[in-house]
Amino acid sequence: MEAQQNLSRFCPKSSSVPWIPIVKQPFSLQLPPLPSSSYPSVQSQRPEVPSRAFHPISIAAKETCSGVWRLRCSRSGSSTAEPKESHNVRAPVTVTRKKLAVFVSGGGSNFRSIHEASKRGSLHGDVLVLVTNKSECGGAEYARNNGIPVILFSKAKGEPNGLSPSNLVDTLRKFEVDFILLAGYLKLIPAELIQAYERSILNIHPSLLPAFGGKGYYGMKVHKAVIASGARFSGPTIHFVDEHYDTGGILAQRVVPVLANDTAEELAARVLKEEHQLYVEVVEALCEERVVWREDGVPLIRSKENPNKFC
Ligand SMILES: Nc1nc2c(c(=O)[nH]1)N[C@@H](CN(C=O)c1ccc(C(=O)N[C@@H](CCC(=O)O)C(=O)O)cc1)CN2
Ligand SMILES: NCC(=O)N[C@@H]1O[C@H](COP(=O)([O-])[O-])[C@@H](O)[C@H]1O
Repeated sequence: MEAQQNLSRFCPKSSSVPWIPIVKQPFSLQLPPLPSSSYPSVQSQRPEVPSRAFHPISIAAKETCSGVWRLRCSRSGSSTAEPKESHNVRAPVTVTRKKLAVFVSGGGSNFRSIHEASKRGSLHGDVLVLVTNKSECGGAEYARNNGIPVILFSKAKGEPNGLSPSNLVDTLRKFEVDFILLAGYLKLIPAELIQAYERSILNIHPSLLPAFGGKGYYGMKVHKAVIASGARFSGPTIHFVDEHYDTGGILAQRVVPVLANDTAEELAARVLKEEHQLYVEVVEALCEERVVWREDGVPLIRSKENPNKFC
């Protein structure tokens, strides 16, 4: 019964429990136990998330809960839960809704994709603040038009009013930011911010790292280098951020073909289309606490369909 009550907080339309709107509500699910070699997951900075929760946690329970619960969540958000077996059910683990900061320097199409996923409910997180070194860039304009606070960071010639690194850390803490997402941000993130947000800063890069990465490799420069090299494949990489450009742990990649007559613009458009999908999927996993770290330090994403498998 307790399991059903907890589950109903996620799927509110089951007959015997009060209806609770799904949006912006913490929820919990029952899932089968992990094998003993389970990896600790990336935890939010916020205390209410059980530290080093060892249960696989997943939101969209459609096929996820095989072996314990099977949920059918209709488009309207209503769903019915059919308890399968009650044995071997672990205590529920509540996944808190995550608070996100996005850093941009340009148009912000990846930022828009993430914000739209949050608004439509597929992303269990909210973009609370946009950080940029260019106050008039497209990403900052989108943020202002959508009521998202814009913070100027990185003192540049044309932007003397930017925050210092320590002031930025203080500001992000005041927003209770859990994760930082770089999306076309073109300045080096200082060690102070990386230490304050350990294993909590992601970046998307438009090539298959470690190839075509590092200082000087950004925007169209990347695609021009890929084409000039004769590489037959390219694609986006999402990685954790460390003190150097593009050397942090690789979390996800997608592959696209490089065609013999591709222009840099055509390749850029093909890669960007994959970026938009990949970044949303990765941030969904991050917010659902499905990112785990292998013993050798490689980050992995636990499958939504089968918590014992990795993407
Ligand atoms: N500490 C880190 N900071 C940043 C990382 C990172 O991995 N670690 N990723 C970059 C994003 N990026 C590639 O994904 C990247 C961005 C910019 C550059 C670069 O060479 N920038 C130029 C300045 C460009 C400008 O101001 O217009 C430079 O530093 O000379 C390389 C890679 C974000 N930050
Ligand atoms: N090395 C960093 C880098 O080149 N990042 C790239 O900047 C573009 C930003 O587009 P967006 O502003 O439309 O999201 C994206 O293609 C991203 O991979």
